Amino acid sequence: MPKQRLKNAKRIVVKLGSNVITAKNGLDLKVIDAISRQIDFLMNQGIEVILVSSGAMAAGMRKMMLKRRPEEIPKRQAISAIGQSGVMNAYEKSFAAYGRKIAQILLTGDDLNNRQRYLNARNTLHTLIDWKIIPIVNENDTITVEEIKLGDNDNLAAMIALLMDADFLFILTDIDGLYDKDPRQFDDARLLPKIEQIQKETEELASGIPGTLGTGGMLSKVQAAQKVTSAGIPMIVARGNRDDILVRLFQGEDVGTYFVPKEVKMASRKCWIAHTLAPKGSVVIDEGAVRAVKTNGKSLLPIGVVAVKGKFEQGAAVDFRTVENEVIGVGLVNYSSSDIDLIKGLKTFQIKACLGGKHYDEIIHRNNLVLKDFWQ
Ligand SMILES: Nc1ncnc2c1ncn2[C@@H]1O[C@H](COP(=O)(O)OP(=O)(O)O)[C@@H](O)[C@H]1O
Ligand SMILES: N[C@@H](CCC(=O)OP(=O)(O)O)C(=O)O
Repeated sequence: MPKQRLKNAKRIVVKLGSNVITAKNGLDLKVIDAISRQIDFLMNQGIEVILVSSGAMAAGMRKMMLKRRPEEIPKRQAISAIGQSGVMNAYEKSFAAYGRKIAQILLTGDDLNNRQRYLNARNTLHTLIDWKIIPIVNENDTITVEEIKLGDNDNLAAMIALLMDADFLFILTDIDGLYDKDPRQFDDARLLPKIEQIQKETEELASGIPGTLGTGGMLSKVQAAQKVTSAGIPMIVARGNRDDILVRLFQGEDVGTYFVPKEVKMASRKCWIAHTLAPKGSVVIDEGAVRAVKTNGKSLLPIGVVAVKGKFEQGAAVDFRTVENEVIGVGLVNYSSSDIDLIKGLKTFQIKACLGGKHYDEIIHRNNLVLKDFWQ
C-alpha cells in the first residue's frame, strides 16, 4: 500500500456513496458520525479534507417512503431537493459534536465546463479549507437534466480532486473494493488490492450497474481512478462502513483497492480539458494530421481535417479522431463547427479568403490539446 504517499498527503478528497450513508429507514447517523469523527481526527493531524457526499436522492426517497426512484425528471429533482437538506442537517449535527463547521457546495456540469465558474468554485473551496471548514459537495440534482448532468459523484469527486490538486482521493462505497468480476453475480470474485495501470480489461470487469441506491456502479469508480491517476493523484476504493476505515487507511493498513498514480503530472489546465469538459463534437483527421499531433507534438491545422461532427461554437471542447473512429485526443477549438466545415482541407494561407478573415492558423493549438495516450 502507498504508505509514503499517505504520510505525505496534506489535502484529500473523500467521497461517500448513497448506500454508505443510508440505512433502511433513513440516513445512517451512526456511519455519518463515524466518518465525521475520523475526518475530525485527520484534520487534527493537519490534513485538509473535502467531502463529496451522495445521498440526497436516497434520503429523499426514504423521507417520502418511496421504494423506487420516480421516472419523471421533475419528481426526481424534487426528491433530491427533499433529501439534500436532510443530508446536510445530519452532517451539520455530527460535525458540530467535534466542534467543526461545514459548508454546502452544489455543482452542475455547466459550472465545471465554464473555466471562470470552475475557477470560482476553486476559490470558494480554498477559502473554506483555509478557514478549516469542511466543504460538502454534491451535484445540484434539482436543476440538472440529462444533457448537462455530471451523472455520478465518483467522477465529480475525481474532478474536485483535480480542481483542488488533492494528494489523495478516497472513494468509500458499500463494498471492499474492486473485484475481478461482479461479486453479485460470481461467488468466486476476488478483491484486487492494487491496480498498477487501468486497462480496457479493468473497465470491463467493473460493472456499471449500481447497487439499490447508487449511480454508476464500480465502472464510474474506475473512470474516476483513470482521471485522477493520469494527473498523478492516487486513489483508493474501500468500504465506508468498516470501523475506522479512513484512520486505518492512513495508518497504512492494506484495505480496499489502491489505484497507482502515474509519475508524470498533467498540468491542471490540461486535466480540465481532458477530464472535466464534456466534448461537444468531433473533428475527423487524416493520417498526416494524426502523425503531426501525436508523434511530432504539433497543433492541429485545417489541412489535416476531413470532416466535422456535431455543432459547436468557437472555444468548445471537441475530440479529434481518425477516419476509423479511433479517438486521438481532445482540445479546445479556435473555430466553430460551421467554420471548420468551410476551411477543412485548406492550407493556412487560404483561411482568410475562405472566411473573410483569419484569427488563428490552428484549429486546435497544441497548448489546448491533450492526447488520449497521455490520460490513459
Ligand atoms: N467488479 C466489481 N467489483 C466490486 N463491485 C462491483 C463490481 N462490479 C459491480 N460492482 C457493484 O458496484 C456497487 C457499488 O457501486 P454503487 O452502487 O454505484 O455505489 P456507491 O453508491 O457507493 O457509488 C457494489 O455494491 C457492487 O455490487
Ligand atoms: N447526486 C446524487 C448522487 C448520485 C451518485 O453518484 O450516487 P452514488 O453512486 O451513490 O455516489 C444524490 O445525492 O442522490
